[in-house]
Amino acid sequence: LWEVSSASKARHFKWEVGYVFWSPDCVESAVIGINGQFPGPTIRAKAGDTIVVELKNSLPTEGVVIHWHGIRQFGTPWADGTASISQCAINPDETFVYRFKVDKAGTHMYHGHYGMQRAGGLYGSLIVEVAEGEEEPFHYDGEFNLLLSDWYHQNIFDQMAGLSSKPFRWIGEPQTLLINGRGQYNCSLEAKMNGSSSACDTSSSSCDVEPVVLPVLPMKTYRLRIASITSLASLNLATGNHKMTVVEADGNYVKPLAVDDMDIYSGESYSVLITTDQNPSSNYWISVGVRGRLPKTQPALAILNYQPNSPSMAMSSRPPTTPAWNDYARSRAFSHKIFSRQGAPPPPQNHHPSVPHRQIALLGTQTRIDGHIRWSINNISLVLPSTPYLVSMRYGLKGAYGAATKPTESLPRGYNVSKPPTNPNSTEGGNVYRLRFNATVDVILQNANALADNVSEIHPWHLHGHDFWVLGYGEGLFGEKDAARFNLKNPPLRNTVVVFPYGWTAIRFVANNPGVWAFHCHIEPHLHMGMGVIFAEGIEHVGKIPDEAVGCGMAGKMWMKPPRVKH
Ligand SMILES: O=C1O[C@H]([C@@H](O)CO)C(O)=C1O
Repeated sequence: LWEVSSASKARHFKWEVGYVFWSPDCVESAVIGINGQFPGPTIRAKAGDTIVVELKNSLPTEGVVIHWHGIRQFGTPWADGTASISQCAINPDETFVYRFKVDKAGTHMYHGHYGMQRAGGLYGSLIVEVAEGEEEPFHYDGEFNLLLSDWYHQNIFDQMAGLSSKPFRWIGEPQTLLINGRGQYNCSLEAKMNGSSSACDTSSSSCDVEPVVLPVLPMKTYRLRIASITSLASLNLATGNHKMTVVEADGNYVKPLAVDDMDIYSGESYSVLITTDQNPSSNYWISVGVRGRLPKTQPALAILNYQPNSPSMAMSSRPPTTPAWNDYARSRAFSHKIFSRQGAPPPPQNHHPSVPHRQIALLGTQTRIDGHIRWSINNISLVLPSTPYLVSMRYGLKGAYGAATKPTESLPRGYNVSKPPTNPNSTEGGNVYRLRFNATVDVILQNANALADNVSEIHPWHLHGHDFWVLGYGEGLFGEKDAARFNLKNPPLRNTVVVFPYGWTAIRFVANNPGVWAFHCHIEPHLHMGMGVIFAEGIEHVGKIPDEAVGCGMAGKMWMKPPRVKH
């Protein structure tokens, strides 16, 4: 399955993860870097290549893993980089070799998947170009990569302590939005560019308020690869006078869609094409603003720099404004307009178009356990076991993950999604759904009111190991009649999808990838508070798990053999 064909090649990387002092937004703190860099180095490969990352953990007291977000890991489920799910965390001073194939072109990312290390800065871009001799189904003259993130001044240990405290201490909104790891805290880049000397506090010597600059030539077409790896924020990117045409979402081609601005949720990636058809004597702003939560964070700005203008010349126009944070109608309209590109195979439809092999409904609610605030799915809040699921299932260690308790998979009849839960108490669990190998699975993600009255939040859900078709969205409680309205003709294939407040989102995938796969809200604090489930399929087809992935929890103890004593 993972033989390297003659045209493709192995790309080797040697990485060391460690704390580095960094000033992502002019405020210095310890950030998790790779080879001394934040964000981590960009990986570029071609479809069919094998990526080999030799990862050394130089964090002094923490384990680490890296998840290759968007890569399906066919045949290599142990390389998915999820602590307690696909592998044991790599201990300090130890090295783990990630070896996996990137089978198709796409704009992806990688990031930590242990504790809240992603929010601590452990992330970067992973870009897969089409295979040698192949062509993208659209033309462009050049490309830029925009990795979007949000940044907190409170370190992740304080954040995690707050989330598990009684009373609960919420992390709040991020201080700064970053583009390619750079942002400006408490600083009006716009005012600074227009010559106001008091616009930014540049007293910190390590401060670099320079914006991200995209140098372009007039009358050319550029591909912007845009990915969001935010901890919390939902984003909107606006290009003002330049129309964008969306052509790729999460590594899959989509029906070209022309827009002035676009929403991007954490875990999503897009490619858009822009044509530099504006007056070439000016430069232009690109704005990135917050959606879905009352923003307390300034928009991030980048500059479209028409050559040969100086990148620092005064701007002749204001930055485009992103839509109002709570204009959900606009967000829905955007999501509803993403379709697969013509010619993409439709989802399997089995006997009857609306009858899948299995339907799993997941009701996400905010709940309490012993007074601690948690997020729960069907009233179970995900707590990961000490033995990785992949290991315990492959070796039949049933006691290791609560195999006896099966989570439910239907919605409580008549559940009132517009009110806080009547039973706000939940329990902890391993939340494993075992799927029949090759089954077609529909998942209904149901949103509801949180603990406080009149609050329901956005949750972007990310599936590991698969792409899925987005069959539809709706408001209120999902009902069987809604399945008749599923889009089975041209639903987009994605790996991350948003669930809107008080609404539902339906997806379909084929359980054809032997392994154990996380499916979770991509908001870092929400996952940390239990908002996820585990899908397991085709375990009998999983090959030999590398020894380095196995030595923890129950497996670690069982593998220990006492030395033979000579008498
Ligand atoms: O998980 C969350 O907790 C807070 C709030 O619901 C309780 O303080 C919030 O905004 C979240 O997204």
